[in-house]
Formats: sequence, C-alpha cells, structure tokens
Amino acid sequence: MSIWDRLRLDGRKLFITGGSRGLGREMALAIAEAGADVVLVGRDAESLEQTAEDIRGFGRNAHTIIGDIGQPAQAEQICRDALAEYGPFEILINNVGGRRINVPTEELPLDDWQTILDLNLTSTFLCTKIIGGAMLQLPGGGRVINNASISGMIASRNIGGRSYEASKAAVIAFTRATAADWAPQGVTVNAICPGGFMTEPNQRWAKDNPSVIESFEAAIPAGKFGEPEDLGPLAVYLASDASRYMTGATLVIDGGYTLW
Ligand SMILES: NC(=O)C1=CN([C@@H]2O[C@H](COP(=O)(O)OP(=O)(O)OC[C@H]3O[C@@H](n4cnc5c(N)ncnc54)[C@H](O)[C@@H]3O)[C@@H](O)[C@H]2O)C=CC1
Ligand SMILES: O=C(O)C(=O)C[C@H](O)C(=O)CO
Repeated sequence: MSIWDRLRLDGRKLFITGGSRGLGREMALAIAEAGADVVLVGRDAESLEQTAEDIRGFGRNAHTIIGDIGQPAQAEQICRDALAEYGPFEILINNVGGRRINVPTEELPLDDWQTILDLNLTSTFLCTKIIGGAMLQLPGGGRVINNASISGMIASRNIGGRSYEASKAAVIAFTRATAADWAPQGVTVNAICPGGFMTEPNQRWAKDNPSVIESFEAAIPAGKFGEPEDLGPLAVYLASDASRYMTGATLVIDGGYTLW
C-alpha cells in the first residue's frame, strides 16, 4: 500500500468535541478531507453548522450535536446518543478544553478548579470510555486523539490558577495508561500538545494582556504562533493506519517553545 493510501480515512467516522472553531475545526476538516464522515459536538449552533457545511464540501457526511460537554451528565448522554445514532466511530478526538482562570492558586475557588477539571479531564474520560470503549469491539480497532497542551508539561508564564496545567497533565497521564490497556485490541491513544496558537481564547487574552502575549511569542524559537491548520496533518496521521504502531505518545507541536 502506498504512503498516501495509508493516510486515507475513507469509510471511517470521527467524533470530535469542540469542532466548530479553532484547532478542533481544522482537525475535523483535515480528517474529512482524508475521507472520514464527522460528528461535531459544540455549544454554538451557527459555527457548528458552518464547519459541517465545509465538511460536506469535501463530499463527506457531517452531523452536529449541540451540548455542553463540560457538564459530566450531559457529556455522558451526548456520547451514548451519538454512539446509538451515528456510531460506531473509528476515530475520537477529545478536543474541548477550557482555558486558564487567571487567579493565583492561593485564591482560586474550588468551584472554578472543578469547572476546568470537568471540562478538560472528565470530558476526555467520559468520551474515551463511551466512544473509545466501543472501538474495542471493532475488528480494525480505533484511534483516540487527546488534545492536551504544553501546559500539561510546563508551567505557563505570567498566569495564575493552575487548574489548566493540572487538567492537561492528567490528560497526558490518562492517555498513556489507557494506551497500555487498549493496545492489544488495536485501539491507539495518543496526546497532542500544542503550544501557542492564536485561536479565539488566546486572542481575547491578548487583548487584555498585550505584553504577556508579546513575550510569549518572543520565546518561541520559530518566532511566531502556530496556525491552527498546522494541526490538520498531525491529526490525519494519528487517525490513520500510518500511525498503527504509535500509542501512548505525547506529540509536541509548539514551534520549539518547550526547548528553552
Ligand atoms: N489555542 C492554543 O494555543 C492551544 C489550545 N489547546 C487546546 O486545544 C483545544 C481547543 O482550543 P482552541 O481551539 O484554542 O479553543 P476554541 O475556544 O477556539 O475552540 C474550542 C471549541 O470547543 C467548543 N467548546 C468549548 N467549551 C465547550 C463545552 N463546554 N461543550 C461543548 N463544546 C465546547 C467551542 O464551541 C469550540 O468549538 C483545547 O483543549 C485547548 O486547551 C492546547 C494548547 C494550545
Ligand atoms: O492554552 C494553551 O494551552 C496555550 O495557549 C499554550 C501554552 O499552554 C501556554 O500558555 C504557554 O505559556
């Protein structure tokens, strides 16, 4: 089989959380371009539908589900309903993630800590359990891709409240442990750790903290923030047969930020 054929995703289905914009949208579009049908979950109907329309432009099927994946009971229901209606899925991308709450740890309310853990970590657990768990019955196995962050590996500078770092580090640990459990059934589980990408939450942050953003960019060896579409080829690789021997990996894509 040619290299290009090994990257094709025809006949497969992707379930992605938070696929309406930002990094999730770019990964969903790339995977659709490689041949897969897509189910997108998010909160904003309009942007979800726009991404679904763009996916249909590749000749693929796209369905949208509106809901809050940061509420564990809702996340569980969304996954069960999606599996029953559109499943089974060969590819899962746990992409949803809430940003930092910029309050020093010594002042961070427990509720805010819990909100971030539910959104970043518990959602990943529940989707992996339900959508990924069903992959264990598939003869060809499956692919779980967890969108973590370099914040799961290092501390973000000039930022308080470490719920974001804690949640992303836990996503990486969960990825590794689940990968070990599911390798015999051919279900790979890998984590992506993006560095700085100017998606909407970082744009908002940049508006209020221009000097922090400038020093962040200056500390990137590549000299600039990443483009969301840089995530697309990596997602296709991890979703495809080409990555069949890679599992439990933590793939950093940060323009070299964590090198210094
Ligand atoms: N942009 C960056 O520099 C980096 C982002 N990441 C991670 O990448 C992921 C995506 O981030 P971005 O694309 O920057 O964010 P974004 O805010 O542009 O996109 C997030 C997507 O998730 C959806 N979403 C958010 N909360 C939701 C909820 N409770 N329920 C359902 N859908 C929800 C939004 O509607 C949107 O589609 C997150 O996990 C983030 O932590 C990691 C490292 C760097
Ligand atoms: O949200 C993120 O994650 C990032 O923006 C990238 C880094 O974690 C970061 O903030 C490094 O300082």
